[in-house]
This record gives sequence, C-alpha cells and structure tokens, in this order.
Amino acid sequence: TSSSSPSSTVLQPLFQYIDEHQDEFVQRLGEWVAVKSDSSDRALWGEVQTLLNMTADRLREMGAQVELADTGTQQLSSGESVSLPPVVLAQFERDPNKPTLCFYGHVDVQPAKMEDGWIADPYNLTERDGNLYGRGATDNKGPVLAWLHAVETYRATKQEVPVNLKFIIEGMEEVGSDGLDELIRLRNESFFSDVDYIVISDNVWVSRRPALTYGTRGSSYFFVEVEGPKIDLHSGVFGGSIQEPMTDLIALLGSLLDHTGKVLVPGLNEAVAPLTEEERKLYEDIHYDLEEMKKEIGVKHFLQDNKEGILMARWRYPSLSIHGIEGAFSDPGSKTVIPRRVIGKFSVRQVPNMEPAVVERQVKQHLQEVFARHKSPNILTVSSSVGAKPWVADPRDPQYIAGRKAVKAVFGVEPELIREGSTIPIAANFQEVTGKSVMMLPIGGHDDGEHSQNEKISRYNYIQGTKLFAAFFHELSQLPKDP
Ligand SMILES: NCC(=O)N[C@@H](Cc1c[nH]cn1)C(=O)O
Ligand SMILES: [Zn+2]
Ligand SMILES: [Zn+2]
Repeated sequence: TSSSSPSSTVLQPLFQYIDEHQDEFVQRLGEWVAVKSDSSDRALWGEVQTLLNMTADRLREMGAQVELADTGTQQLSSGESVSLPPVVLAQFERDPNKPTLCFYGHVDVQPAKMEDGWIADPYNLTERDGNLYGRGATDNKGPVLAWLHAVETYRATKQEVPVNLKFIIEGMEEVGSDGLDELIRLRNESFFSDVDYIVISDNVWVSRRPALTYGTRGSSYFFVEVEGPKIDLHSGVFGGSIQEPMTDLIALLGSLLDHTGKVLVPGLNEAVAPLTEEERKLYEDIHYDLEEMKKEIGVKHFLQDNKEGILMARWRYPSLSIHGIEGAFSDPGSKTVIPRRVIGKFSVRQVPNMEPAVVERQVKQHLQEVFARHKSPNILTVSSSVGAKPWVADPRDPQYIAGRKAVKAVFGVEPELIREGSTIPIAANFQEVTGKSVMMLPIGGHDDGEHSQNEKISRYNYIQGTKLFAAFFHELSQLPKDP
C-alpha cells in the first residue's frame, strides 16, 4: 500500500499520468468555461445549474455518491422568492482507517463581456503563450477540475486514493454563498461529522512561489439608492433648479474614504485586531516584487511604499471599494440627462475582529447622517448583502504540514505562508460550525487576473496544480494519527 512506500515511488506514476493526459484536462476546462455560469445574473442561474449537473455527473462517473442539496430560496426586493441553485455534496467510499478530506469549491463566475476589453471571447477557453484564458479559468473552474483530475489519476493508475474524500461544490460563491451556511449547519452532524480536514483552492499565489493560505478577509456589499424625480430630466431645462440624485450619491460615496485609502466610516477601524510582533515577522519572508506588480496592473505607485505595508493593506486591514453606479448614464456619447434614480455599489473588506453586522450598521448610519446634513428632498435607501466574516486559521495545524510537503514534492521549494485579501464567504463558517481544520491550497498564479479582463490560468499551474493535489492526498495520509 502507499503508506509504506516512499513518496517518490507513489507519486511518480501519478505525475506521469497527469503529464500524459494534460490535453484532456485542458479540453475539459474548455467545456466548463463555455458554460456561462455567472451567478450575479439571475437569468443565468440555469447555466449555473447546468454546470452543477455536469460536476455531479463527473463525480458519479468517478464512483462518488452524489446529492444535489437544496439551499432554499432567495427573497427578491419585489417580495417574490426564487429557488437558489443546489449544492453538490459528494462522497467516495469510506475506509475508517483513512483520514477524511473535504474539498470545497465553486463553479459560478463573475460577469464577463467582450466589450470590457477581453482579447477573445471570455467563454471560449483560448491558449496563448502557455496561458489558458477564459472567465473562471482560475476562479474557480480550473482548480475544481484539478481536484477532480487528481482523483481520476489515482483511479486510472489503479492506485488506492489514500484518504476518504468528500466534495462540496456550489454555484453562488461570487454573490455571497446564499443558503450555504444553513446547509452546513444542517449537515454538521451528518456530512461533516467524519471530516478531518477542509481544503479550499480559491485564490492565487502572491509571487512566483507556491503558497499555503491561512486567512481571508470578510465582505459586506452595499447598495445606496437615491431616488428623485419621477422621470429622467433634461439637464438644460431642469439643471440648477432641482437637487439631482447623482449629486447626492457622489457626495455620499465621496464621504466613505480619503485619498490615502482610509475608510472614513466612524468606528469601522476600531475593531481591527492589533498587529503583534509575531504576525509582523511572518510578512518579512514573503516574496513580493513591487515593481513587477506595478507594471502588471498598470499603476504608478501603491498607497503604501513597502512590501509589508502593501500586503498588510491587502490582508489584515479593512478596505472599501466603489464598484459602480446603476442607472447612471454610462454609454458612449454625450446624453444631457439627469438620471431620476441611481444606485451606488460598494463593498467593505473586513478583517479580524470586525463583525459584518456591526460594519453594516456603522455604514448605514454614516450614510444617513451625511445625507441628512445635505437636506436633500430625494429618498435614500441603503441595503446590504453578503455579510461574510473574515477567516484566519492556525498555520501550525497538521494539514499545513502535509500541504508543505506536497508543495515540496511537486515544485521543489517551500511554500510561502500567505493570507488572502478576497473573501471566501463560507470559510469562517466551515471553521466555526464544523470545528474542523481549514486550509487554502492555491494553484493560481499571482498574475491570473481573477475578476478581471483576460482572466487566465497557466497550463503549467493547472497541470502542476493537479499533481499538487494528488501529492497532497498522499502527504495527508502520511501524517501521524491522533493518539
Ligand atoms: N475567489 C474568491 C472570490 O472572488 N470571492 C468573492 C466573494 C464575494 C465577496 N463579496 C461578494 N462576493 C470576492 O469578491 O472576494
Ligand atoms: Zn472564487
Ligand atoms: Zn471570485
């Protein structure tokens, strides 16, 4: 059995199979990218469901027992309620002598349109210079498939998978994982009862070095609606005589943060966990090339002037980003309109020890106070969604030892220990509700452009990442058993 063999003997045939089947793995990624599973657009939830079905079918073909679990309904602002896409829960045959690993991932994506500046159709996976371009290539279809292919590799090479495996795959992550927290609570005593480790691969490295991730920021998403006249108006006719909704909105949005990036909502920064010396030291060893990163994203300078400052701003301090204005005139040309109703959209990334419910209250109160000072006749409505908590794990947990060994086996280097600025809405729930060890094992490159135009994963990362997951199963099975 694998438990008595040296790692290289076990892993070599697996790695060879992965190398030899890489074109099939890329082709399957193409089939998945072609499904427009954009969860932010309710009209595309059918596509989300299609991809969840494809995932379920693939898992069944590999021998898993699969359930498409109901996650309830979502209440729309109109009062109507709509059924949420289900969640794929899969489990392979269980051996009580093996540790149990549960992988969580998502198959929904952010929106993508050619006119946003994509070089090729975002839903047609395109390979150029060793990179596989397409929406969801790295976030998160590529990594989800890499886990499936790692299992397939063991089966195809007739090696016993050395861990018990469970999969939880959803289609609503990009909009806050609606319904998933409740499902986890409901299944805590059943599906999760025998799980030892939960692993997520939904982020990217921070440099060219592989990484293990032990924290994510939380997030609350806000909608600030300002409603004025009952119809859009001619700015030449009415301009100067009415208080315009857009002017109110811009003032509200402008009150949220200053030019240094500091969030100006009273009380919001007070909860932030103080920086300890031990934590500060962790940042010293991380590789991060400021100059390269500036070139890559096309900025002249960052708000901080050193590596530690930038990474801390991304991982351990809150931030506020303004995303867009619905109802504003945004087409090319010069329409001289006064929009009657506009909705500003922004989100606040949160860190330990911030609480989304508290942040949401503070933000709403701040906006209402600013608006009241303007004495506007317009109507202000502020609502929020997502409400995801930050997550931080203990990187000394045994799962991180297995992760480190797997990285070493595939890439020949030690991984960096990093945190992540984006949000996995369910990560903190996994840890709090199930009490299990949670780790993120990313395979995406630092320049993959999650959520951006021309998102990609490199063929190298996709294929080596598949090997990493195959090696991780093995290394996890080699950890000393609990006394
Ligand atoms: N790959 C993780 C990711 O992109 N998560 C989203 C989740 C989210 C947060 N607020 C709304 N959706 C992210 O933007 O971090
Ligand atoms: Zn993701
Ligand atoms: Zn994402």
